[in-house]
Amino acid sequence: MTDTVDDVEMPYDEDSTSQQEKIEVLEDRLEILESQNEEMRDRLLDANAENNKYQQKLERLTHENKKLKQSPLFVATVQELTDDGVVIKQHGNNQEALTEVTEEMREDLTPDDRVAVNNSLSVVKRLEKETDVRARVMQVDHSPDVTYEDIGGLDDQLTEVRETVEMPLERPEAFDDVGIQPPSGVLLHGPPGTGKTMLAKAVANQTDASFIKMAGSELVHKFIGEGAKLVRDLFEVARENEPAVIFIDEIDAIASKRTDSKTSGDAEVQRTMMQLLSEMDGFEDRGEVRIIAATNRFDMLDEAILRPGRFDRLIEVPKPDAAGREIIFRIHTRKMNVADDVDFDELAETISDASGADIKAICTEAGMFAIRDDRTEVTMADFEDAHEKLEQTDEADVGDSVAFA
Ligand SMILES: Nc1ncnc2c1ncn2[C@@H]1O[C@H](COP(=O)(O)OP(=O)(O)OP(=O)(O)O)[C@@H](O)[C@H]1O
Repeated sequence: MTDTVDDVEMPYDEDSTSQQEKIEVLEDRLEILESQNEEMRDRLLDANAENNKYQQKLERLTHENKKLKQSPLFVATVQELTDDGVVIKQHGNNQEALTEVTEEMREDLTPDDRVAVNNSLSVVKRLEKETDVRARVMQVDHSPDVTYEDIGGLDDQLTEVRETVEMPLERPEAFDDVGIQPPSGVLLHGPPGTGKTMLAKAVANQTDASFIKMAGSELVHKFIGEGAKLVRDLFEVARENEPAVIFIDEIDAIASKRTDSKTSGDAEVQRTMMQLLSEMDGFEDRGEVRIIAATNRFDMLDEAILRPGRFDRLIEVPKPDAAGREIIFRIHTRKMNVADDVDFDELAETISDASGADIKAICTEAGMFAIRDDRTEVTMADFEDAHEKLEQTDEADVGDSVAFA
């Protein structure tokens, strides 16, 4: 049986007293270290708890910030910057309110600035000037230079547009005599770059009307009432510029089928669309203003916009067939110095599935090939190379593909 530690007799040592003292000192030190350790651990726990508290606070603020951004915002104008805060006047009810802003925000603001405020009237951000928004959203062209001769392969569409837009502007009495209302709006639908904008511009040119273009996507603002106000402005500008053709591009951005989602953004889009519908409905005495809208997403449109009395002529503008492509090639090479070997018929056959915009791009690129070669004549090979080059660029640009077969 082995002895336990207690049973073992330690040899007598003269220094045992001093060793005992050393042990005691070390034990004291150990005790101090242990208590320090404990203190550190407590502090660490406190720090962790503090950290957690800050983390939670940060999460709450981030959430609130997000909510602030999502909740409906209203438009107001800065009246005055006072020592007590910023005086704003709300649009719509014209009520003034005093609100506090951060130092940073305050430095950014001057009287007459438009700002977005939330439900509790806190300034969330400064907005672009109204005139800037209008200029960005609305383009007024008093004399568009596109003519019917510039449009290829869309004879039927052209006839329909002329009947519905040009006739009521040029011969309103013809409708009065027969006793019918002229069609109110025309909706052009089809793939991108097929000539929808051109059709609208050409008809405005033919009737000496101003061409007022507005992009639906630009109307979709997050601020309550802003899109609707821009729609009102659009019709007002049109009346001021009679005769006028209003062209609303990308109408799907404000007139898509209602979704189930109830976000404030969707509500604002709805309001913008309702304003458009009410402008169109209350447009009986429309005078010399016609409306043409365009979309690449016909399938997305809300039925409300297609109800009779609104856009009651729906005109499909497809990609051109071979004969159309040939005409478009001829249109875009009218001013080009084209070599005798260029065979547009053959080009139109080989470059299938191209839109008018694609054909225009091929013509310009073919011209660039000639310039790079120091030639003044554009050859068949230039057109073929241009087609190949654009096809390759297109394949690389997967997101925005325009496929040539
Ligand atoms: N049918 C066509 N005849 C002649 N040129 C055309 C035709 N279609 C398109 N183009 C050329 O393509 C350019 C773009 O066409 P346009 O802006 O009219 O297309 P869009 O259908 O309105 O396109 P998006 O739907 O993308 O707005 C025109 O400026 C013109 O040079």
